[in-house]
Amino acid sequence: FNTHINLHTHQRLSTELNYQTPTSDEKSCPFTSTLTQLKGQNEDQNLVSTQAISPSGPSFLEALFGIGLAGSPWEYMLQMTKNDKYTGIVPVNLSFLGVYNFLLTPEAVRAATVEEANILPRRFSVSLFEQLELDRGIVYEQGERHKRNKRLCIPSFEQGKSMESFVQATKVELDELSESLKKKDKIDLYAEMRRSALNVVLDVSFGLGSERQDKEAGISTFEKADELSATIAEYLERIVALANEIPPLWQIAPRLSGNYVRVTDVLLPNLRSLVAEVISKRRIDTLNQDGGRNKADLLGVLVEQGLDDFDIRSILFDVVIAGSDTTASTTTASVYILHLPENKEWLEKARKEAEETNCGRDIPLDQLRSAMPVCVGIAREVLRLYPPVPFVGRTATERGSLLDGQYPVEVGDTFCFSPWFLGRNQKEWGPDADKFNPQRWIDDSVNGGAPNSFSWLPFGAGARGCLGTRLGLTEVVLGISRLVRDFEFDFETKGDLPVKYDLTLNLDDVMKCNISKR
Ligand code: HEM
Repeated sequence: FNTHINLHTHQRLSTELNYQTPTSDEKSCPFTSTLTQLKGQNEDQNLVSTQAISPSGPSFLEALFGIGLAGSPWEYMLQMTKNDKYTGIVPVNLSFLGVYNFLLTPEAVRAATVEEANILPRRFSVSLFEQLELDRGIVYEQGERHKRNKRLCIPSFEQGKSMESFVQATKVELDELSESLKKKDKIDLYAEMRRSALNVVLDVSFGLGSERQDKEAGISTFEKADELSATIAEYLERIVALANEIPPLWQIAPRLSGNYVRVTDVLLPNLRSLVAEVISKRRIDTLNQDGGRNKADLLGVLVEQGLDDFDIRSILFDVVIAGSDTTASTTTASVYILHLPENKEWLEKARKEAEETNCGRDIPLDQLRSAMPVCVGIAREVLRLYPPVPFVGRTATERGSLLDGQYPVEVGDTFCFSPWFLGRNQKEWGPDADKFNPQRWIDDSVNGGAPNSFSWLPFGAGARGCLGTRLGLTEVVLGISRLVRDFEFDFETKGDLPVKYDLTLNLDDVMKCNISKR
């Protein structure tokens, strides 16, 4: 029992995993700018500094059994705050696993991610990622390199032209998905959505989708595009499997781990050489001004900036890893939840909206939010209750303090917040916090009825917030709309969404369904 808890706790705490997003001006909406992420200031007037800082946390045994019984650190956070037992920032001592300071109020999260982001700039990382050199792009990169890499990518996710082209890639992908699903009657929706989300992010990063379109248009293409996507797809599968190994063979005896051997001996070398070929082709195309048009993908931006192959590969891999399963699980979970009998009314509303807006097909990005309030509300509500990344950590690189000097910070201290906990905290969301109710977002499109914007953080916050917030949310909204308009789903699984977290929310094998065309 103890071993189970230890391994799981350690793994979950330490793989808090990647991604993030919202920004200092999260107050507005995730469809808005992410550029402020790197600036680290916040104008949210609703947040007031808390006075009640708990001086000490639970004992080691209390924390260990608490987490074990609750099922996860984030569920334990909910229990810690019941009856006001703990609040603010609470140190949770897990003995040899380390001390984790739990951020239990939106004010504390804001302090750690925005106000004092300069002393807490590091993402808590696992040695697996270092071992596989997965810490050299954006997600696990630190310091100036992180800033540079992210700064290079942010404009693509902000500026009209490239974001419009990413959204266009999403729409094209949804056309293809819909056509292929019309020929099937039994599917695994999560597997389908993973493939589809991967295609979008491959287009955004390597321009592979546009290569496909180029081919159709008779323009010169990267011939191994299919091989590259298949290799990346397998690589993603294996990384998730590796991170979930119990016991972690990759750490104890790597050569005994089939996943580790496959990744290091076959997949990574293949990927390196395939990616080198894509980059080299793009460099030549750029020099020759070939390709027929100016590519809007990240590869084009990074080549233009003169980055070397290693840096380009590291950044693009991160974007692919961070941007595929997150959107796939959110879209899948949304469709599942809408098909629960108690949510029939929302399914009907989403269908009506989809029919009236042609699934957002011709609506410009900046009007999606107001044109599709129902699907936006559904997406934000699913992200509140089932955030793909349930736990996020920041580690201090400098001494300082949080919350007006009330909580000291030493170098190496780790502070954790949980989008899952924040989204379900009754103190913020009221007695019906657990209820799926998209109406919250129709009534209050900024905060969904919560007192402030730091209660809804599925995309994280501050300088390390998610790069793909706007794209991710847009993909989910368009995906929900398209799927519910075109199909009827009958899931084998019944009742509440079965929730299992590994690196992210994992819906493997529980989303099998019959599908019929509407
Ligand atoms: C529903 C979809 C998504 C969700 C829920 C999500 C969630 C997150 C979260 C929670 C973080 C960590 C935030 C933090 O530490 O404060 C993150 C970081 C990140 N995400 Fe996302 N993400 C999504 C989609 C995407 C997409 C589509 C992309 C790119 C195409 C992307 C790229 C990234 C990157 C590069 C980071 C690391 C940022 C950094 O460390 O500075 N994400 N995401």
